Amino acid sequence: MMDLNEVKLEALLDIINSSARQAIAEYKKTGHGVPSADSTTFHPLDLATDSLALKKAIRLLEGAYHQLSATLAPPQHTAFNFVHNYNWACTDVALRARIADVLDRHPEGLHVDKLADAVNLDKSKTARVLRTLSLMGCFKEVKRDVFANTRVSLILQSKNNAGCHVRHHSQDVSKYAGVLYESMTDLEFARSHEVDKAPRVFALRKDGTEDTYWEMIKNDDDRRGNFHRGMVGHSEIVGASAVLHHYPWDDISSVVDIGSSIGAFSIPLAKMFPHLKITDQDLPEIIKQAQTAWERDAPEALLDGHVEFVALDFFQGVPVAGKDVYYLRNIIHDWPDAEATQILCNVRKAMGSNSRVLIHECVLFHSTGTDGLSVAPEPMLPNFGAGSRTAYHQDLTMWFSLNAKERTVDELKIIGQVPSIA
Ligand SMILES: C[S@@+](CC[C@H](N)C(=O)[O-])C[C@H]1O[C@@H](n2cnc3c(N)ncnc32)[C@H](O)[C@@H]1O
Repeated sequence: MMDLNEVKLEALLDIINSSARQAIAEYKKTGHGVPSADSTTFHPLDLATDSLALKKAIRLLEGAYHQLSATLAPPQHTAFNFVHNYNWACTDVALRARIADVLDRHPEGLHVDKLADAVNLDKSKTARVLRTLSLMGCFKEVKRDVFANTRVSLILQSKNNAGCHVRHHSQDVSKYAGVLYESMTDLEFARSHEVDKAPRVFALRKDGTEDTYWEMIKNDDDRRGNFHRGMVGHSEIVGASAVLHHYPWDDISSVVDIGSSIGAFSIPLAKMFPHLKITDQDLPEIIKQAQTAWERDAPEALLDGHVEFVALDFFQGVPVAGKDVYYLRNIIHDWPDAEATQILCNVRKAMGSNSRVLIHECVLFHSTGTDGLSVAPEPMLPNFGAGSRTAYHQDLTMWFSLNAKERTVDELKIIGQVPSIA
């Protein structure tokens, strides 16, 4: 006879089993079988990042196996694992030294002596970094001291947009996270929710850097290029293109992408719905970068005049008026409530009687309640526990970088009740 605790463990095992089978079925639907952990090429489904069914299966799988392992492992082990984790630092080395680019030319593997020479790093230190990442399926040691790429390390190639987003975190956000406690106990920063009191500002102040977050990105060519390519990558990471399948785009004729970056949303939108008239709006320097990206990635959309680029500072000005949809993705989460409200006030001034505003953000929900969103099966936490880590860690990224946040549905509703006069 099983006691209640054992029943719960069995239920977690069932969830792991069924969610893994669901993921396997999604891969098999493509007709290309299932991926292999040490494959050196992407599976076709790796490139179709808008598969919600796969994401839902992985959310269950990750939530259930972390809960199972935290239940069965000694708590000392679990707690130490929280911090004894340098995957981010090793990944940062691999990214910045472009190790995956070099290995791409050696599909059978390259001896670490030659690899380290090619990227100008110490041989034994490079081997230790790669061996640590190999534990997680990122790179593989095909024979002693010979390393090759895997489907995970391919993401770290310099041509990969998701890799740019990874690098933004490993290189920059990690520094802000490193001063979290100090920023929470400093007299000036501790209780402030102002943008200029974010942990980022605390971390960079000792270097004499006073640029705002957006100035910092604008003023550094490498960082600007990486950040905006990284936004395309972010869309792949979280499967944000699913919105292309879940809104009646056929029924409208014009869309303004506010804070468009280089078109991470609007380029796929134009390709899938060529009838749409699209306006990209962002800061002037970024709008220039967006034009270049469209010329490269969607020149056909530029030929028929269906796309326009209009610079906008959404605190100072009003978007192009009278369009059907005003779309803001990953914009509201960059700002504390007062600034978020101000942006929406300005959007409201541009809206006609039939215009709609679409706010596309990840949504937090409490571990005790679900705000009407989908609920994980018991005995998982209703919010899927570790299966929701991307959203909760993204919330922290927003805090560390900008003193901003991800929001619950109720918090978004409050922000959406914009007064008509700003
Ligand atoms: C997190 S990115 C989101 C980009 C894009 N919407 C996406 O989801 O990929 C935020 C965008 O807001 C833009 N932005 C920041 N401050 C702005 C301002 N004052 N006026 C207009 N755009 C701004 C940035 O340049 C950046 O492209």
